[in-house]
This record gives sequence, structure tokens and C-alpha cells, in this order.
Amino acid sequence: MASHKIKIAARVRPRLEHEIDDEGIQVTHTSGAPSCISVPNPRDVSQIFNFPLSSCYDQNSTQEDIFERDVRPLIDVVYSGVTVTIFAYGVTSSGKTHTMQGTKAQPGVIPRVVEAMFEQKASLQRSSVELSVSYMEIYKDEVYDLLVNRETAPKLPVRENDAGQVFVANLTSFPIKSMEEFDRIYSQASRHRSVGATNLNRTSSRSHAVLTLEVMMTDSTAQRTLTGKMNLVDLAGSENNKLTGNDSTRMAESAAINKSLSVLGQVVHALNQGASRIPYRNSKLTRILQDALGGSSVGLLICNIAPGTKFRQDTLNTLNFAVRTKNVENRPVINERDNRPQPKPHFAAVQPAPAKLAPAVLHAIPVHASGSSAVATTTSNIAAVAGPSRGQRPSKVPRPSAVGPGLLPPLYSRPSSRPSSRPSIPEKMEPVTQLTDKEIDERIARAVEAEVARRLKEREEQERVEQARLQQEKENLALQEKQAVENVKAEPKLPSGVLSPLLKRHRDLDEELRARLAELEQKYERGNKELQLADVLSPASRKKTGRAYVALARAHSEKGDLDVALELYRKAETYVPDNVKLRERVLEIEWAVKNGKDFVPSPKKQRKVRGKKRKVAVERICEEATSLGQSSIGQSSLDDGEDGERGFGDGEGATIKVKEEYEGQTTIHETPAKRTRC
Ligand SMILES: Nc1ncnc2c1ncn2[C@@H]1O[C@H](COP(=O)(O)OP(=O)(O)OP(=O)(O)O)[C@@H](O)[C@H]1O
Repeated sequence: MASHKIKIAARVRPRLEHEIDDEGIQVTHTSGAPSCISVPNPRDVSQIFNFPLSSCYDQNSTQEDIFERDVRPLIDVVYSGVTVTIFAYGVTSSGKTHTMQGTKAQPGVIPRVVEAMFEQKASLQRSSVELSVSYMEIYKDEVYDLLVNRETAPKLPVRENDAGQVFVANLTSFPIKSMEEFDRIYSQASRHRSVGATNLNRTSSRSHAVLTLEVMMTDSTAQRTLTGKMNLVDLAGSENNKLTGNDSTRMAESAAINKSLSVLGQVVHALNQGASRIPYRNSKLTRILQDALGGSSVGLLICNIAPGTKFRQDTLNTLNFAVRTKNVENRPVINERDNRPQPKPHFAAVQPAPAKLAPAVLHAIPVHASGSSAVATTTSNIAAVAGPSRGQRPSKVPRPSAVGPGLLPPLYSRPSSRPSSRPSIPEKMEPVTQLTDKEIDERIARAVEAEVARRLKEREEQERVEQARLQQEKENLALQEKQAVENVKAEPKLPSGVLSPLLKRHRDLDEELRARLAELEQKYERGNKELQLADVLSPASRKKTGRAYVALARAHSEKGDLDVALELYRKAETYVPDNVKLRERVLEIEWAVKNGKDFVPSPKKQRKVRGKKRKVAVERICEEATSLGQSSIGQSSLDDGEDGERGFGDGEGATIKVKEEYEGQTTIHETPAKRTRC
């Protein structure tokens, strides 16, 4: 499919009264070359920027010049069923409204287009042609209908139909039969447009205005309808608030205007970059102009330029935008509808249907647009709304909903992204067009019968399985009950009085066990305390404490007080848990206590006491001894010479002083601390 680049025209308006113009902006026409507009750099006037554009109009150009050269050729394009969008772009006060709307004396593009369309209509013999008009403005990023009372006009939503076409919902469209009728409607609607006075323009447009002329051509012989549209867009001008002297209201308007124009620039930039995402949705303006920018319409951009020196930078901005826009490619489509009666599609025989069935068949017909651009051919059924049509898009900008060009089969429509509620058909089924109504009805009857039979069988099978399951459950329950009864019967009965002694013994055991547990708990608690204490002592202190306990235990065992001795040995064990000899001693005494035997400790070996004496944990051990309730004991000597390997101590000839209290008497035991013998 042929692509169409947006055509760019630039028009310099005449100097206004009190405007300083250095005549720096020049338009040159050279035969055989594109016309060119030259603008001096505002920071260095010796530097000139040249912008070659296909159409450049100087200050002396007329409304007629522009219309005849660039606009009239597009009337044919509209009448071929294509959407055309012409938009005027430029800084505020650059002459956009003058170019598009003009005055009574100098009518602009809009009235001239309407006139030309009526002329074209009159020239068409075979077709019935209907013209209609709609008019809206985008004010502060909201859409308003200009054909209704502006005071009560609601904000209109911008929507997208199933075919991916953007449109303004609930926008009024008036049929127009004559130029006079249009003038009446248009002049009234123009009064509704938001206009305000700024320092730069007494009648500055505060909104973007979009006037759409739709022409619907029905050829009854060929049984087809072509729908062409002409969107005429008068953009609000970008504003420099320093120059406009805007108040707060104007500032808010200005911000909305500048933002939407900025998005327009971003859209153009993204299109030129071939970006995967084009930010159309970032403003209502670009959303509505989506079809004109990288879409399926033919476009003409008229860049209006103000000659005043104060606008020089804006002029450069406008022309830079023009240069970028001229690279944007559209793929225009013809909007045609086939009115021939179509075989009624049957739900059981059609391919998965689109969300909305087209009321007519769509065909691809080659069309040659007049003017500079050849219009490619494709088909689309376009909703009769003010929004631009959308069809095949430029390959540079991939979009998921693009419709394939030209070669569409009959009954083709854009596949819906929504899941179809219609039943799918078997592949082997013949196309509906080859079946008579009777055949289709027979097929349906057969299919329904088969389906009913299948469902009945399925239900019967389900019921059978359910009944079998219930029966099985019932049987299982009965079996369980029977077994329970038999178990009760089988239990042996004891003669009376047999259980009494057993129960008594059980109670005795219980008490014994409880006492034993209490004792164990006590021991555990004590042991725990000892362990905690042993944990915080240094290894040397642990040994010394252990040795002191051993000495004390030995003294008690010699006295025959084995219980206390055992307790003290056990304490000693918590400080020196790895001492094997100590462990043996504990076991020996435990055995003696348990069996009521005497314990004879091994004879102690006397050692030389040398070096200074050490005092180890005496106070604490005394407390222990007191708490154990032992009697006063005399000096206890400890034998460390029996087995150096198995004994413990630090090898020095230290002594341990142990103070004990019993029945008011205090006794101090002094024992050698080195290699304490257990
Ligand atoms: N080609 C022209 N010949 C004579 N006067 C012109 C021409 N173009 C613009 N003017 C005058 O310049 C002034 C500003 O023009 P216009 O209102 O069309 O600018 P604009 O770009 O639409 O401004 P805004 O963006 O603020 O609406 C108007 O008084 C208009 O009549």
C-alpha cells in the first residue's frame, strides 16, 4: 500500500500595525526546486536558516492562492472516500484563524472547502450525495460540541470503536444542503468558540477547533457507499506568557494549549523515530488527530508565521516542527461500503465473528487521488462520526489492531480482540454460501438432536456412578456397625474383686514416682545452678572449686556421712566433669548408700605442702556445707599422689580453707589444694 507523507505549507502573514518587522523572513521560489523560507537567527542575524518546503507563501499571498494550490486538490480525495485533515499550526497571532476561517471579505479555507464540496456534489450525476457538518473545540483538554448551546454543552468523551477508530461520542452532526445553510450554522457555532483577548491578539483562540465535513456518496447502481471526510483544524497558538501578558485564567488556558502542542510535537517525534509507543493518549488533541498523524488520512499542515522580530524564536520553532512533520507517513484508506444484500450469516456456519458485524461487504478498489499524493487502496467500514477514520498504519509504527490492506476476502472484518461468544464450527463444514437455508436448518436439527442425546447419556452415566457410590457407602457403614457389636461381645469379663489390689498397687507406685520426680527436680535445679556457676568461672577456678568440694566430701565420707559426702562429690563433678576418678568415687558411694554398706575411702597420701596457700571459694563452699546440715568436721587432708593422671589440680602445693558451721560452732578446714585426691 502506498504511503502518503503529510504535506507542509508555510504562510507568512502581513505585518500588523505597530509590529516591528525587520523583513528578515524571506520566501524564495526557484524554478525546478522547492520553495524555501529563510529566517535569520534571532541571536545572530547574520546567520540564516533555510527551510525548503513544498509550498511557501509570503506576506502578499492571498486566501485564494493557498486554497487553489494546496487545498482544492484535496476535495477530490475526500470525494474518493478518504479522510483528509488540514491543520493550521503556529504561534499565537500568526494568522491560523485568518487562514482557516478568514473574514467575509477574505474567506479562508473552511468556507472555500464547503463551497468546493457543494460544487463537486453538483457535478456528480450518478450518486446521491449527502453532506453533513460537525464542529467541536478542545478547550483545556476537554471536548465540547460547538453546534449546541455552549453554555450548557457537556464535556464529550473521546472513544475508540471496535474497528480501532477514535471518535467523539455524542457529537452533533448536521446535514447541510446549501452554502447558506452551512454559513448560518458555522457563523453561529464560531461564536461559541472560546476566544479571549491577549496582548498579542484581541481575538485569540483559546481552544483547538475541529470542523468536520462528511460527504456520503451512495451509488445505487453499483450498490456501494463511499464516505469521505474533511477535518479542518484551527489549532490554538503556542504562547509565550511574557509576551501575551496573560492573567490567571489565560495562563491556565495557555498551559493547556502549550501542553497539548507539546504532546503533538512528541507524537511527531515518536513517529519519526519509529517508536513502538506513540503518545497519542497524552492529550485529547493528539487522540483526536491520531488518524491524521501516522494514520489513514491524507494530511496538510499549514504553518503560519508571524513576521515580527519578537516572534523570531517561535518562527524557528514552528518551522522545525514543520520539518519534522513532513517525514510522518500516513497510509490512507478508502471508506467504502457495499450495499448489496449479503447471505445472512448463520451462527452455526460462520467463521468466528467480529464484535460488530459489518452491515455491508467491504471491497478493495483502486483509487487515484488528485494532487500531489497518490492514495492507496484498501477498505474499511467507517462509523459516521466526527472522529477520523483509521485503517492500515505505516509500517514504521507497528500497532496491534492494523487492518491488512486491499486483499480482504468477502465477509472479512477486523478480527475482534474480544473472545467471540459464537460457537466455533468444525473445519470440515462447508462455507455457508454453498448451503441452502433448508440444508442449514436440517443440519441444525441433526446437531441439536445429537447434542440432546449426548447430554442425556452423560446425565444417565453420572446418575449411575452416584448411585453406585451411595450403595458402597451404605454397605461400608453396615459392616462397621456389625464389627463394633461383635467386638463388644468378644471382650472377656473379669471376676469381681480382681482389680482392687491392682489399683491399690498402681496408686502406691504413683506416689513413689511422684516423690522421686520431686527429688529429681530439686537435684536438677541445684545442678543447674552449679552448672551456671561453673560456666562463668575460669578453668583454673573451676578446678579449684571442684577440689574444695572433693576435700569436703572426703571429710564427710570419713565421718561416715555418706549422703552428704555423695552430694558434695556430685557438686565437685559439675566443676570437673571429665575427671574419671571422681566419677568412680560418686558411683562407689552411690552403691554404698543404695545398699546400706559402709564406704571405706582409700588411704590418703601425705604430701609436702609448699609455696603459698590459696584460698578458693571458701565462703561459698561453707554455705553449701551449712545448707547440707553437716556436722563440724576436723581437718581433712586430701591425697593427690595416687594417680597424677586421674587427679586434678594445678600442681602447686596450695591449701584450701573450708569454714563450716554447725550448731553454733565454726570450724576451719585447711586442705592442700594441689592434686586433690578423691
Ligand atoms: N494573511 C493575513 N492578512 C491580513 N491579516 C492577517 C493575515 N493573517 C493574520 N492576520 C491578522 O492577524 C491577526 C492575528 O491573526 P489570527 O487571529 O488569525 O491569529 P491566530 O494565529 O489565529 O492567533 P491565536 O492563536 O491567538 O488565535 C488578526 O487580526 C488577523 O486578521
